[in-house]
Amino acid sequence: MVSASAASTSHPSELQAPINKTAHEFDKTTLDALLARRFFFAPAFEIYGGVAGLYDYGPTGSALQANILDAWRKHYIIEEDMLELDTTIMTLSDVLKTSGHVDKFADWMCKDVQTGEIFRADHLVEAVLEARLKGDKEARGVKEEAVVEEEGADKKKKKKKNVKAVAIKLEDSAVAEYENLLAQIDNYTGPELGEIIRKHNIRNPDTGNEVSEPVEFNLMFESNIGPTGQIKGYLRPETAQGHFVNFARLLEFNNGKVPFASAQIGRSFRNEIAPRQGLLRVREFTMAEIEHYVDPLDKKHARFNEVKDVLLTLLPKDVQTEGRTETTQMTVGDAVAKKIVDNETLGYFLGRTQLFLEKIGIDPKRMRCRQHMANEMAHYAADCWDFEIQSSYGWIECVGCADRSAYDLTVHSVRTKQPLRVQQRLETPVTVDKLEVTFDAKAFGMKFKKDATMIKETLLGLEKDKLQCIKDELVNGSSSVKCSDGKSYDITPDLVKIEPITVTEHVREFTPNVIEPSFGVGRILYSLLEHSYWAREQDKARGVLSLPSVVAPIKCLIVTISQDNELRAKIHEISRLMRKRGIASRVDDSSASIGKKYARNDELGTPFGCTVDFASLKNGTITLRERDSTAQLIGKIEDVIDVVDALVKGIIDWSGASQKLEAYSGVQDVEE
Ligand SMILES: Nc1ncnc2c1ncn2[C@@H]1O[C@H](COP(=O)(O)OP(=O)(O)OP(=O)(O)O)[C@@H](O)[C@H]1O
Repeated sequence: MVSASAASTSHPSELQAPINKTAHEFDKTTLDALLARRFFFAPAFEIYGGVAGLYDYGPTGSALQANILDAWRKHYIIEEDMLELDTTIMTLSDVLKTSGHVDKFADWMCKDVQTGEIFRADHLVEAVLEARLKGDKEARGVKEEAVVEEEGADKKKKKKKNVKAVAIKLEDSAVAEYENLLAQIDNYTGPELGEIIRKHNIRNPDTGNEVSEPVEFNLMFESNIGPTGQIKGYLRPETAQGHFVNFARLLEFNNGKVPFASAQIGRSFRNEIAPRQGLLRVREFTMAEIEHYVDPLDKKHARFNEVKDVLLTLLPKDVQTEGRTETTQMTVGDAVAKKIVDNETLGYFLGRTQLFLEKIGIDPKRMRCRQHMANEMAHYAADCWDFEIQSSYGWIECVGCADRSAYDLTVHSVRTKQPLRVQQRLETPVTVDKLEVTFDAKAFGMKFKKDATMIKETLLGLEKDKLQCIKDELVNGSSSVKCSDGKSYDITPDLVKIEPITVTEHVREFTPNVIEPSFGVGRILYSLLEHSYWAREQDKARGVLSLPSVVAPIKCLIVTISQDNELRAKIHEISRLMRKRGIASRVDDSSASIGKKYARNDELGTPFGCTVDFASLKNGTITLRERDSTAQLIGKIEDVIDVVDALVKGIIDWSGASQKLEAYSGVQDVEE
């Protein structure tokens, strides 16, 4: 046996064995088995048969999520001095009525006309058309081009389980039409999906039965607050409204100035129609949301320079509208300069989000920013980009980044009559040309009755350009006002007058615009697990999760080479020292072989391992192993702990560690 003290002194770089983690090695069945075995997550209420779309996280999944959230808090809240919130999940129905969720937060659903089986209409169309295209390729003997694409398409078939690809050749025009429909699948309304279903004879793939016309299904869970049932509430479908209703306090906290941002991490609930993709589409999930409030006339960002060179993979809307999906690599700076991304602040958050996702271990090659197409984007939004991550389920939105303009604060302000606006004292007063709105109060009240106040306030809250349009239409006899209840009300010149006036202003008042990055934590966590999973050449059945140490549930494994009592005491001593430094470590003093102990921890994604042997007793040394390369270093216990601490904090990397400790290529000393 080579003793630990007789360590090899090969160059550190030689210890970094090349690691081959290409996509074709990915095997979802073994990953799923690993995630279940190591209790990352499992169906909730499993012993009662479970409920679709509800999952519990186990010790490893919880720790991984906590570490992702900790990294998120540091990356955004601490780094950018954001104002953190923790608002209630149970939300007053009035709030969600005003935001538009009660009327509009719905997906299109259709039913098998005979069995009653429910489908999300866009997902059904997507699955059936994809299967037909795949069948066409098979019939033509065309091989899928990219390995990664092949995986994605293949597993997508699994997700929509019964949509089997049947090898049938399609007309060329049908192939082009299907590809075009698929590229815009997020763009269709319910009636449009109904038309596609009829035109292309889309049926329940399991039964071959026809499906009904798509109908809207609201995704919110409704509840009552208090015993009388008079106060209606909903479990929130996003955390954002909790930010907006607290805007006045937040603004005051920030000394009345914009820009600033609020941030919140919390649970959200959506009664998804058909939750079929594991953690990717669930009914209860953790979100992390930022609302950044900015002057509508100045969307520059003070720290834009820090991200202008970050490289993004962009899929702009005009490419998708042409039915294509190819992406372009571009820096944030160029994307904003070329007006592909609407403004600096939105670009800033795209850059910061790219950096965050890379930092926690998402593969940049399997990440893209897809711009929303016109119909997909809310009518008030100025621009919207989704960070999509590719996994075996295909490209999935994991973070939405939207410029929501002044919509949210305006509607809440109109409804509550609270001025959710910023007042900026002007150094020199300015004369401003405005449009003044006056009403024939009696006639207006008679015509609109209980809706009169809402319509009046909507008109008074409109920006000048919108008012000008209404004024121009009134000249021709009538116009209409769209209100927060989603309805349009017709107005005529006898009820409303809009006249130009000139005023001298000492204060500028405006409603801030909101840029919102919204993160779905479960989707990111699952994608990360797929991206970090691989298997060693010599042991395909046992996987490795190459989680970066910043998010790994446990940072360091501590093991002994034998069951000797003195050695066992030593590992507990080392564990105590690590705990003192706040390093999440785990002792494995079982009788399993050292190889097995490491293999178990490879599956947990533990990046480092310390091994104690008899040399530790003689010389006070231990070895340190790196998970991916299995390279080892040796040093005094205190030095190794210092190095582990620095590695975990990201102060040094493995080559930095190799400069502080000696290389070790021996086998541990098992005899005294
Ligand atoms: N049912 C869900 N399960 C898990 N995460 C979700 C779910 N719905 C949304 N999210 C996450 O919340 C983020 C923000 O929500 P947003 O309202 O933008 O999603 P969405 O556009 O409704 O998503 P989708 O179109 O996939 O239903 C998404 O980027 C996603 O990561």
